[in-house]
Amino acid sequence: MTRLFNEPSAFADEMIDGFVAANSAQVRRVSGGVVRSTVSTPGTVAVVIGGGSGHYPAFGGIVGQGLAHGAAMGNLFASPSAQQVHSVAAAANLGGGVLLTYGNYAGDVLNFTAAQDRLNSEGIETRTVVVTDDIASAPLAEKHKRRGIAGDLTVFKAAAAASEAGYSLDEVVRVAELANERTRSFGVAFTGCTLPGAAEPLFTIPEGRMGVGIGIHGEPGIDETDVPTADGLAELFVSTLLSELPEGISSPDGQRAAVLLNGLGSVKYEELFVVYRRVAQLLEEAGVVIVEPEVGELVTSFDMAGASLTLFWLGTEEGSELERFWRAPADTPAYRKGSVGAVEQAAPAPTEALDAGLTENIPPATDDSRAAAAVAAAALQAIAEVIDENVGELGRIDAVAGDGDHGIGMQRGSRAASSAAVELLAVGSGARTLLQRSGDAWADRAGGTSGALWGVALRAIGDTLGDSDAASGAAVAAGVRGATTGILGFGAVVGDKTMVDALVPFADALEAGIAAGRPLTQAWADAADAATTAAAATAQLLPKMGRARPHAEKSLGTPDAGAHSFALIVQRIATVLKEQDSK
Ligand SMILES: Nc1ncnc2c1ncn2[C@@H]1O[C@H](COP(=O)(O)OP(=O)(O)O)[C@@H](O)[C@H]1O
Ligand SMILES: O=C(COP(=O)(O)O)[C@@H](O)CO
Repeated sequence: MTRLFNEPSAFADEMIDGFVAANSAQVRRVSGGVVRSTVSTPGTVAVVIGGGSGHYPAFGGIVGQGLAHGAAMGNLFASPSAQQVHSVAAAANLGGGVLLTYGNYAGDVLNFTAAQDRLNSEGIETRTVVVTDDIASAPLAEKHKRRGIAGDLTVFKAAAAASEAGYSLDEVVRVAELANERTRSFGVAFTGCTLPGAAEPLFTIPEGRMGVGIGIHGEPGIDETDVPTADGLAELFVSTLLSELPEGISSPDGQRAAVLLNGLGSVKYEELFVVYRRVAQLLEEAGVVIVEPEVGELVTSFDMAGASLTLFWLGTEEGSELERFWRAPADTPAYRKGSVGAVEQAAPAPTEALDAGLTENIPPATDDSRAAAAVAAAALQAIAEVIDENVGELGRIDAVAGDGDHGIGMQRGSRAASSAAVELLAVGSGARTLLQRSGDAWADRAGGTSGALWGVALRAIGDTLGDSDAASGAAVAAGVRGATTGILGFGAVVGDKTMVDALVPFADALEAGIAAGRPLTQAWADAADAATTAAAATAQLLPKMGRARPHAEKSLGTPDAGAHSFALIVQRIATVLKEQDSK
């Protein structure tokens, strides 16, 4: 239970304010997250990490000398937006290129990749290494699909130490990839967690039972057993991790390894030490030489009760490159090791100036386009309303096989887009400007997968409508087609159990209706019906994309959350169009 909060939607922001106030010797706030407040070596690689909030010390807590240069800090359990990642990376950049490194979650991949593209296009050479240490989340043959959990720390630490050693971007990437390949984790949980203001836990585990392999957002695990003894848990952890040694390591005997026993939020340190006692015995019996172990909270999940074990295989040679980097000093709010020596406070950089104001530099627009912008603003308001009405249901659907945040993510995004639209309409924006900037506001405030998708969709529709012409049926259908193409660019196809399953039939039906000469309102209403039918039919599909994929079978019988919200939205816009017609 999370008891101390003000307005739940302000929790992440207020948490970051307090965190920075308490740790100004190491971090300072920038748009989108935090960067080091101390001077880093010019010309070196900036290691930029990030993810959803609610996992402290991941991610802001491990920014500082010897560790990350900056962290993009998203909303609770939702990836930061591309805009957040971009502005943190721009502020952290030291001129030697940027490494983006983060846990492998759909929303993070979408948003960090968009930020990487933008940084590269601006001449800031940027590369990515995603962390995939959670061996329960996909089989070894699909290691690239695994999630990142407490093994984040070993990869971030190795990359950052390589940067401190003056390695080039290519070399830092090589080290980070090697560290990821050598890092394996396995976790369990005894209770779910409750986000601030939520009446119910995000997920539950029956009393006395243990979810084996469960993810840090409650993603379904691979088994459920009775809660074992501390020694029993240590045995499960060690035997599971020793059964999957990284490539090139045929036996644990003689291998050196960093060992991390991570508490997920409400397991006491004392309990962890009892478990660790047996973990160390078992590893030593297997011939493993333990190097600078960590027992404590490294990647948490709010008040979730659970733990994970991570092994970071350093090789047989004492003082190997990975071992030196693991042992290198660090000084961050939550993680300190050795001495980083004297550090100098940095002067604040003008990061905030990177973000243009919402209503600044509004391009000229015709009256026709302003009229279209007014309809778009009404539609965005209606979207925010229909999401508000369904926020709980969308979360429930998403929780069946995902992380349960679809409702709150859509709510944050649609509210932000709707209020941006009001402001943009008041300063005379045309349809393109209003939809593009409202779409950016949606993506930026929501973060996560759906934020990125809806940001792209609104931007594409705005691009087609422009700031001059009236919004004809053909132009709207072409805009929806553009949005569809943009979203398909994220890789899902019809049948993958995503929003695409409702979007494609919607776009097809809208185009066909307009081509058949039906007025926009009628064609839209018919297309919305097609989307509703298609969204309901996703209940029979198995997911192939996103967070729901690893435990596909759990979602049979439940529709896809993103397809369902899409259908609700286009139905509500059908009503808005009818109302506009009758004015
Ligand atoms: N590649 C993709 N293309 C289109 N839609 C996707 C894709 N991946 C996931 N989705 C949609 O995103 C929805 C989840 O959105 P959201 O709750 O924001 O996700 P997350 O919690 O992973 O950030 C899914 O229900 C699905 O409809
Ligand atoms: O939840 C997180 C990001 O993943 P999404 O796919 O956006 O939900 C975050 O907590 C881990 O970075």
